[in-house]
Amino acid sequence: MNTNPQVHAMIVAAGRGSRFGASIAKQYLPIAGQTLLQHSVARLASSAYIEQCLLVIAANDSTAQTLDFAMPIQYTTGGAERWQSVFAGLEAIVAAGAEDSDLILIHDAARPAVPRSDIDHVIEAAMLEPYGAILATPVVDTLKQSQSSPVPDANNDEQHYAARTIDRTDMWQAQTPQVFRVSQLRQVLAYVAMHQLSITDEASAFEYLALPIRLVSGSRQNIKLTYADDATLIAAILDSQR
Ligand SMILES: Nc1ccn([C@@H]2O[C@H](COP(=O)(O)OP(=O)(O)OP(=O)(O)O)[C@@H](O)[C@H]2O)c(=O)n1
Ligand SMILES: C[C@](O)(CO)[C@H](O)COP(=O)(O)O
Repeated sequence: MNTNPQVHAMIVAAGRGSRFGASIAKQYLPIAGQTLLQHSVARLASSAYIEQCLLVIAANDSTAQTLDFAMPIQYTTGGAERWQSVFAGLEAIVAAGAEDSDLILIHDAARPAVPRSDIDHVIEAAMLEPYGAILATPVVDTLKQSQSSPVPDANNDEQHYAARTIDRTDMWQAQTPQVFRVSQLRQVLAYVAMHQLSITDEASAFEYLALPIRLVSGSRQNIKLTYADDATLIAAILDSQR
């Protein structure tokens, strides 16, 4: 196994940010002096393993190429689903000459506060794995599963009720970066496409094929900007990391 492979980095930034709900795409939200995307690129650039980055952007994105980034950037167009954006980025990296045994690192543009040490840890873990490794954090809250049908209240808003508590032992929340071997990721994403599976992270595709992906415990500061009120939290985290 190649334990000293080249690392090819991509950031997926082709989403619509529908849950964020703002007029501006969340990857271009200005926080602590630059956009979320620029922060995320700068974090990857801080790792000695990463010297350039592919940005996967929406077909109608007219913002990314007006920005300055902390390292050389290439671009490709994403897809309707996140995994399709990852697949498009993977094919672009393969077309640029990546070797089968190289590593491909996938990071969400929406996760600008990932510590450099976590980036290095997940890369170093993946170097020792046949398939890959991802950052994740153990679930610390009590997990509730709601009843399948919410009950409308007097204002016809949905009210959710707890149906059961899910045992949180051995439960993790996946983050990014997620790091895989190029050839294996191509194979599992082709499987996802062929079987029209719905996945929200690339590790899920490996799980469908019972291929082990290492969980690397990461910082709880590596949150994903999803809803509007995440912006205040991320701004505070970025400020604390200066
Ligand atoms: N078709 C997609 C969907 C998502 N992403 C990227 O994947 C990351 C994580 O996805 P998410 O937080 O869900 O972003 P959005 O899909 O934009 O948000 P929403 O689901 O609320 O629309 C983001 O950086 C987003 O830009 C992508 O590149 N292509
Ligand atoms: C990849 C990810 O960030 C891991 O938690 C998450 O699955 C992205 O999900 P989203 O619904 O595309 O934000």
